[in-house]
Amino acid sequence: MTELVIDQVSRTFPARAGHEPTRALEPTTLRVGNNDFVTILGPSGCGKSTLLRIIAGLDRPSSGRVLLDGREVTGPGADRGVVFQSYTLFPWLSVRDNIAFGLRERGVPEAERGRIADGFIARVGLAGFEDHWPKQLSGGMQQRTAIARALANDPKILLLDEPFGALDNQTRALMQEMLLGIWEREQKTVLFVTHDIEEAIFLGGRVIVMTARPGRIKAEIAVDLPHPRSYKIKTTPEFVQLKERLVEEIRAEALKVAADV
Ligand SMILES: Nc1ncnc2c1ncn2[C@@H]1O[C@H](COP(=O)(O)OP(=O)(O)OP(=O)(O)O)[C@@H](O)[C@H]1O
Repeated sequence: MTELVIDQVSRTFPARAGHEPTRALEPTTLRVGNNDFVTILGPSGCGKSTLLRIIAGLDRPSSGRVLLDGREVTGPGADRGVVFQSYTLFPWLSVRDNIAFGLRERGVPEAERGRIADGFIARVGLAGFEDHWPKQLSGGMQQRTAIARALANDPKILLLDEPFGALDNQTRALMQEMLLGIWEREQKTVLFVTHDIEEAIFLGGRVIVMTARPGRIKAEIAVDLPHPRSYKIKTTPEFVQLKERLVEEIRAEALKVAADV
């Protein structure tokens, strides 16, 4: 049973010469329960990545703390699988070896590593590409590999920071379906950051809306759409209604950002 508790976490970046300190995140409290799929939606610069980096242990909060299963997060760890927007595969390793990397670090024997990696290669739809190098892959295939690499370590929670942000719309839609399909079949605890409203609704069981910088949680909206969800759900009245509500919430924040610059 996984439980992530974000307890009054804030972050202020120190001032650089001639500049004020940057308050990126107001004290933020959020609980992600076992097998939840929570999406965080907010305008550009509202501190979404900052929050995710703190949960990943790549940055430290200025106040508050993050607890994963009751233990305070103080640095990176294999219990959290992280996927970023930018492609982060090891260029000198094949698809299979990228996916098996964490298993090798943990001393899993070679035959078992290969078996586990091949299972995830099939799940993310990369069969036939296991011996390719990252540079031979499209952006979508690189992100499939990155997701498989994160899942192969069997983390307690998957942390995704705009993982499909650099992809074209068609590829992005296919990737959403792939990820949701894995979650529906296997259940995982997922925290997914995006600024795409449709993506937040389609994937999430709950959408957390953040304000413009300094970010804080403005609204929490339950997505009571049934599973399994197909892309066709995006045109149903229920989906469109949720989308309209979120468009209003986000528009108000985007206007604040525009007024600031
Ligand atoms: N290391 C840093 N030093 C100083 N300021 C930073 C640092 N990292 C982020 N910031 C600032 O903190 C604010 C929040 O940034 P963050 O990347 O968390 O936002 P975001 O919501 O993820 O934005 P986007 O959707 O554009 O990626 C921004 O104003 C950013 O410039």
